[in-house]
Amino acid sequence: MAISNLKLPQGVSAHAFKSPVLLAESLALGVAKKLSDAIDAQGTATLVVSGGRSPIAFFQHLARQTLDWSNVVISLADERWVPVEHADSNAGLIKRYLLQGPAAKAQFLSLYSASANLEQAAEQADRLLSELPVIDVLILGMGDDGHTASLFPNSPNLAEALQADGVRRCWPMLAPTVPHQRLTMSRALLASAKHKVLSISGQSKLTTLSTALAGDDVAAMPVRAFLQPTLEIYWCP
Ligand SMILES: O=C1O[C@H](COP(=O)(O)O)[C@@H](O)[C@H](O)[C@H]1O
Repeated sequence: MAISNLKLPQGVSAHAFKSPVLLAESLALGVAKKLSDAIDAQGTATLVVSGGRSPIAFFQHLARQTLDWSNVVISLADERWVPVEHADSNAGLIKRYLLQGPAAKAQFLSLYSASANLEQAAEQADRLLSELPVIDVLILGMGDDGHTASLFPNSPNLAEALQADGVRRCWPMLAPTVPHQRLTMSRALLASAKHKVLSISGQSKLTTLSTALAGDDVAAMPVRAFLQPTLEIYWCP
């Protein structure tokens, strides 16, 4: 299957690259330009990124871009409810690969807190996210089950987290296969981003995307909520 064979909704565009490095370079350049434009226009820029394994090269390339990093706010679309020192922490991933060199001057808003339980951690993150400026750039990933951020099919709270006009910014979620409780930005907050990118790699993700495009049950494949104008899809094998 090739991404050019997928029938994308009007207003959704796709960029295909021959390798993860080429994708990471191009995405980093594009994101840096949008952040720079936002700083020129409004003084600050806000970037929300995803975790997982695939964004590491993108973070490394983005950290090397010349930017007024002290005026950039960075947060996460989702987080595993583990301390930053844990190997599965998305905040830890960002600290190791993105907040390096000049990019360390960016302000990072972490979703994690050592609260008594996941629900209280989500409430705390929800309060913190009230300080998040309008999101200029959002980078989403996607799992093979069609989850994006930590909006997992069959998770408790999914229906509320997927409300298009919901006011709550952060929800507690459960991943079916990965042994960590999650915190996720809500669909409404994620969808409010000015520029949205879905960055995926591998043939299996293309198959998942193709399945998502063929149906409209958002709860079954939450990524469907974002397959709308003006999403840009970045893909490499
Ligand atoms: O668990 C997660 O998985 C998805 C996909 O990760 P990838 O490494 O396969 O690209 C990610 O978008 C999400 O933020 C993360 O928490």
